[in-house]
Amino acid sequence: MSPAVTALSAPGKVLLTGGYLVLDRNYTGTVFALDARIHVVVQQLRRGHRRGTSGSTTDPKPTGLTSEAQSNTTAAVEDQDAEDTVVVRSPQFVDAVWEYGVQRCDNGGGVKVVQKGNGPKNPFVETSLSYALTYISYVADSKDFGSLSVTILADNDYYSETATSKGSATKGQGARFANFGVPLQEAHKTGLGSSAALVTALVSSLVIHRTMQAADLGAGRDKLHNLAQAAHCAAQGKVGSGFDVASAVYGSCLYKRFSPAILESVGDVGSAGFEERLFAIVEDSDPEHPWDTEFVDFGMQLPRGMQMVLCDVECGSQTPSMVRKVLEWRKNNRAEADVLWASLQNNNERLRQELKRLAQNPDSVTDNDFAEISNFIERSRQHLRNMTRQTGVPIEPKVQTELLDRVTALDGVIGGVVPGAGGYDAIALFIRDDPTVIPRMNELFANYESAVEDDFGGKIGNVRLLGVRHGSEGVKNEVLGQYAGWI
Ligand SMILES: Nc1ncnc2c1ncn2[C@@H]1O[C@H](COP(=O)(O)OP(=O)(O)OP(=O)(O)O)[C@@H](O)[C@H]1O
Ligand SMILES: C[C@@](O)(CCOP(=O)(O)O)CC(=O)O
Repeated sequence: MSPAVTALSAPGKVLLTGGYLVLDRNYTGTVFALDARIHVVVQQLRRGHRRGTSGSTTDPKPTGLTSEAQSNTTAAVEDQDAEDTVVVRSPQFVDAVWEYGVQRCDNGGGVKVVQKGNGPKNPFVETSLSYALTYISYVADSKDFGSLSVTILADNDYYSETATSKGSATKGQGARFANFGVPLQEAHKTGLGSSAALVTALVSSLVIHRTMQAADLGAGRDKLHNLAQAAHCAAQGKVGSGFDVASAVYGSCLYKRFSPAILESVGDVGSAGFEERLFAIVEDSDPEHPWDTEFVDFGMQLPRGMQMVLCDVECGSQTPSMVRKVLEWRKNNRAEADVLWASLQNNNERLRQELKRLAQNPDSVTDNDFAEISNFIERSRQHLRNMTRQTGVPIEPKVQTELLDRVTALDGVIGGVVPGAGGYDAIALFIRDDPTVIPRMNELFANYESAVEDDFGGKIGNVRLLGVRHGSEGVKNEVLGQYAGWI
């Protein structure tokens, strides 16, 4: 019997180095997991014994009941001729409720959730539900889920502040999770990988809830990774490198991507044979397409005396179109691209090795050692600026160059980059873990105004130090106490 409530969380990410390169298996990316996490709480509404497929009339509110109270409710609803429903809420946002009916598809097409009502869609939630329920029903050889209530809670740094979230912080309410007071579509994301953390936490919590125990999380990690990658790719409508899902599952690591062919033939939920194809992907049982992702050093730490911080610039980027343009340029300028890719890979690798050496030999950390880190970061940035010029894509646009240079000039700041795809997302900085550094940065940001004209017409807004730090840990079980007032 599944427990009444299951709670898990998965971390956000920063791709410190390897943006664009990591899309190609010949190169790697260094990804740091963050301590900003997305939490998912799954509650069983009633133990469903499906009697039909007519529309649900059941109150979708979570009961928050003990298992005993729940089985009483079960008895009360068992006779109802109602389809199972899944109600997903993101209570930090206005009207963020998605209600789905659960449909069993013929010919091995799996389990598909179908949104009720005409509200905005959430493809990441919808696809994760369909994928997880398909896998669960195939493994358990049962299509009985009962109705489920799912609550999503995101650490605040995933989104820029809003008037409401600022207010609730100053009044000391909702200390851990802010109320943003706006619809999710209006929240500005800071680029920490909310969708990958969400998909990972969501599919993991459903699979754990229905087919495993919380204690199985460690052993089930590879399968959860494969399922989350499949769901995230389907929801995005493209096969990315998957570094964000990988770090959400395993934590910080050096990442080499999987061969895209592994996920290319899964097909759509509902198509004949979908459940078997998905099962083979999750269980890694297709001899023609074995999972070939490579991780090195997962859980890697920063050197003693060093910290990573992020600064939101209240702007945001269009990653998919940037990726398209860079890949197009690479295709048409292969020789130049190969030189640039090789220089970046080489320098990125030296930076990673130096970070690792210092992390493993804390006694050898001296001021001078961080100077090496500074040099490698500067060199990576030079290559990224070349890439910006050559591709015509704002990977390190001028307003970000200016900001990075001005922060790096502060005493105690080791260096920084525009991580991932670059652009106008939050910047990542390595700083000395010394209490004087943050106040110096805040002083610079308090009246920060860009003095350059951007080469791509971009404009950064308020610069704000986020509270998020390096986290290193992947998906994990959570205790319920921290969600008081939200579930
Ligand atoms: N708190 C949340 N509740 C429900 N859905 C969410 C939540 N946060 C994010 N999402 C889903 O994730 C989508 C944002 O994902 P997207 O991949 O565009 O950005 P990201 O992963 O945060 O950033 P990036 O890819 O730049 O790192 C939202 O449109 C929504 O569907
Ligand atoms: C450009 C790319 O290599 C990194 C994108 O990173 P981010 O979403 O900007 O953190 C794309 C990918 O790896 O899927």
